[in-house]
Order: sequence, then C-alpha cells, then structure tokens
Amino acid sequence: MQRIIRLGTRASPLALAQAEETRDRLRAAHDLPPEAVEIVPIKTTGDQVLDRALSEIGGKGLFTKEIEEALFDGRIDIAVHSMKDLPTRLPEGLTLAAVLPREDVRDAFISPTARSLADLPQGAIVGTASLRRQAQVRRRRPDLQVITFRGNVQTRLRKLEEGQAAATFLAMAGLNRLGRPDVATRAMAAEEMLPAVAQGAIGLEIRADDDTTRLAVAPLDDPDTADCVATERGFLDALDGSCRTPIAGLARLDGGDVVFQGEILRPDGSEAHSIATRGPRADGARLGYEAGQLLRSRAGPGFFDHLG
Ligand SMILES: NCc1[nH]cc(CCC(=O)O)c1CC(=O)O
Repeated sequence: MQRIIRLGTRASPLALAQAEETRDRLRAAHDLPPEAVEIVPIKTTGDQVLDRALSEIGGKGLFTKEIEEALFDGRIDIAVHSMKDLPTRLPEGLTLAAVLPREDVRDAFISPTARSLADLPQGAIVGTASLRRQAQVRRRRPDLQVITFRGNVQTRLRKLEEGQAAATFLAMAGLNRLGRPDVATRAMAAEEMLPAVAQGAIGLEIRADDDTTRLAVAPLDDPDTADCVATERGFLDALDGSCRTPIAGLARLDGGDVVFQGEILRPDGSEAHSIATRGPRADGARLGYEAGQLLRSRAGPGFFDHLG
C-alpha cells in the first residue's frame, strides 16, 4: 500500500497555497493519486498575535516552531515554509531537503492613489508591519509617516480603501501564489526596494534521518534557487538574523557565478550600509556570510545599538 505523505503548514491562505503547490509537484514527480498526499494546517504563535508588530514580540521562528514540533512528533513528514520566515539555523535533527523554484522576488507597491513610492504626496501615511520595509521607506522618503499595518490581503486593501494609509507593500510572490497579481499597483525593482532574504522561495524541511521522504522530495529541489537562497541566508547568518535589524539581500545567477547585493539599515532609516559581491555559485553560502561579516564591521558596533 502507498504510504501517505503529510505536509504541515500554517493555516493562512498563502501557506495553504504553498502547500498545495508542493502537493501538486510531489504528485507529478511520482505519479501519485490525490489521497497519497495530505495537507495538515497547524496554528503557530505568529498567527495568534495580530495586534502588535511581530518584531516587538521578538524571537526567531515565530511561524515555524509548532510546525517543527509536528515534524519531530511524526504528525507530519514535510514542513512547507516560506524561506523568508525560516531561521538560518535549523533545530538539530531537522534538515532542509528541497527548495522549490522561486517566485517573483520583488516587493509590490500597492496604492489606490499613487503610482510609486516617489509619487506619494509629502507626508503621506504608509502602512507596513515589516521592519525592513519601514526602514527602507524612511530611508528613501523621510517625510512619510510609517504606521504598523498587518492582516491578510483583504484586510489591507480594506484599510487602504478606508484611507488608513495611502500605500502598503506585499511580496509579489505571495500575491502571485494567491492568484492576485492584480492587487499590485507596481512591482518594485530591487534598486528601489531590496527584498528580504529568501523572499519568494519555499523550503521543504524534513527529519534528518527520514531517508524515504528525502528521496521523495529530491526531484522538487531547484538548484538555481537553492544556491541563491544559500547565499542570502549566509549573509543573514553573519548578521545574526536578529528580528530587530532591518536586513535585505538578493542573489542572482550569472553563468556559474552568484551575484549578491545586501543591505542593513537602522530602523529609523537614518543610516544604511550596502554591499555587492560575486563569486562561484558553489561558494554562495560562504560568500554571503563573508559579505555579512564585512558589512557588520563597516557599520561598526554602534550601528547595532538599537538591539539593546
Ligand atoms: N513575513 C510574512 C511573509 N512570509 C512570506 C511572505 C510572502 C511570500 C514570500 O516572500 O515568499 C510574507 C508576506 C509578505 O511579505 O508580503
């Protein structure tokens, strides 16, 4: 009898869409019947805190801890994660077995009235819960007022319609996976807003000793995405991946090379440091890590004072 493969994921519409994509790819790779792959929605700490900026609660893995527990307990075989939400160091006994082909890496600018960030009137209100986007907006447009903005796509669009803010941002990847690319007023180029590390990538985490599942997910791995994400996560790892440091990073391939760009900012946008580097794609993780170390030393100890 065919073993049932259980996919664990958050219960949000985006998380479910990502799990469905994983299920479809698994079924196609092994010619499996529908009942062979089951999706198990799991509530996480991050899902239960809706009224505060996530950064205020602190701690890494807000969206992953309960799902990893289910993996350890054997309630699921594969944890499907937005790589963006996955801490750089995985718990002992778990491993990243595959990274799916990346969606659009860019951030979407969303506004009922303006065409772009530069186009917003002086002093306009912009809503986002992301520390990175808050810092990048303040850096580029110090005149704007930034407020914390959370909730799903529908909630945010309603808040925009009500005039609570003139604009917001969401990952293009999420909008595309939800079948709502129309929500984006414009996709922002990386030069305008450098995306979060691993944005648009889905990772499959399994038990390190589960060889059956490792073999099952192997054909789903996209080496191009995996090498880029490894570079970006190396960068994040060197910077300690603190939830309170706005960090952005994007790697692309150019032949056999990985081309990386990274940025760290003060939350108020008063200071930013960026770095660009390239090297053999096989060395991506080390390259990213070294870029992070260099940026850390360039920024100096004072830069991280706000962490206190
Ligand atoms: N932090 C929440 C989160 N985690 C992943 C995505 C979008 C999908 C992705 O980047 O892969 C989002 C929402 C957003 O940033 O708009």
